[in-house]
Amino acid sequence: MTKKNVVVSDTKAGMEITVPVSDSSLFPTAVQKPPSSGGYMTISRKKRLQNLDINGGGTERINTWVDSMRASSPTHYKSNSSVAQDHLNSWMVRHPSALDMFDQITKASKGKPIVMFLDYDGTLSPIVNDPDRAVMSDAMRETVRKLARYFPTAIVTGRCRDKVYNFVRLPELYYAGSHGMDIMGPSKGSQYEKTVNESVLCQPACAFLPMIDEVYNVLLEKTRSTPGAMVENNKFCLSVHFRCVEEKKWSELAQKVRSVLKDYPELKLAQGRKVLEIRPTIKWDKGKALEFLVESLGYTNFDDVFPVYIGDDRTDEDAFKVLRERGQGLGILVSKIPKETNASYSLQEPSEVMKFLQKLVEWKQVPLRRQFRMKRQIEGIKIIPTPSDQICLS
Ligand SMILES: O=P(O)(O)OC[C@H]1O[C@H](O[C@H]2O[C@H](CO)[C@@H](O)[C@H](O)[C@H]2O)[C@H](O)[C@@H](O)[C@@H]1O
Repeated sequence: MTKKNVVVSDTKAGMEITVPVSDSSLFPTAVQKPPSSGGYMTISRKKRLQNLDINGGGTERINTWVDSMRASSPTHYKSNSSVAQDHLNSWMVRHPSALDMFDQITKASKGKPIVMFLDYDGTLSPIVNDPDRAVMSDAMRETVRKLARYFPTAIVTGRCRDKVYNFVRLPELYYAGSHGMDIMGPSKGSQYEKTVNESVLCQPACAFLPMIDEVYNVLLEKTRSTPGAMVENNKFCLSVHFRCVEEKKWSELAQKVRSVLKDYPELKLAQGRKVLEIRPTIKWDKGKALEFLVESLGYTNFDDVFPVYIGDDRTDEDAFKVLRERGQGLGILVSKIPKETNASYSLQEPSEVMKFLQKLVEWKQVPLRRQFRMKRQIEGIKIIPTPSDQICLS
């Protein structure tokens, strides 16, 4: 397969095309630098992105967008052809599995404190048809709970903050809902609470609340006649779901959404996984939320911290991009199929995310356990074997 084939396929998905000229390193971006020179060739994407921008243009653009949504769906990816296999292999070289590269990843943190950022849908919970049933497994919750003992942890999601909190139910975490436009710190009594003064930290789109509510009602009315269409109110943004709509109706539904938005130039559209997201046009996204949270945790200098962001969707790219441009920390894309991304590593699905988080916990526990034993030995106290997950030194 030629690199040109890769480009064509990614063009359909409408994403940035960055092709490595040489795959000499399996760990190309441990500390991520923009791939500006030497080894990378960036192919211009301006025209493609113009075509894909659903906010403007006519039917042709809607169709391009619908094609892109179809192409980026795992169910449409023909993984059995040898061309697809070549594509996948070449993508995996550029975005190796974070599980396989675990040791390199922890080494890259160079002893800096790791801060964890986790997207929700498709990352902590599997994608399901009904957004209200996207529950997180108890095993995943337990894993995230342990993770948060050792690393400050934030959930960064397109969902309404309250809704995601009801799914996750861990008061010790930070929550950034509505694509980072609604940030709350850990609840009272948790170990990180002292780092912030109040629980609601940032709501940069407050002025848009009445407009979002109005558009929600208009969209409910407008989409009522499309079987399977769902509109979700995520407080500072809205989602129009296509997942349960027949594919032949996708263009029509997208047209309906765009026709509503014509009257609201202060709002913009973005594409997610079989969903159109409606958001205020303010310069705020998951990347800004990540920067805000790092600072709220007391790290005024980004160099002093190692943020790890795990997400599966296009809106997560804003956070991956921040990490790549700053050359700090790393992004991990959750995807079974090759997608153009600013993330460095990949994991296939939420079950792999859970394994990766468990490995992080174990990695952090080993030196603590050693310290614990040494302390006990120095104090002359007999050590009784303890289950590893009960060892938590304060
Ligand atoms: O930022 P995220 O946490 O990934 O949230 C993005 C959107 O996720 C949800 O939709 C997606 O998951 C649904 C449940 O699995 C699925 O039915 C839908 O097709 C996906 O797009 C959520 O419902 C949206 O509001 C979020 O914006």
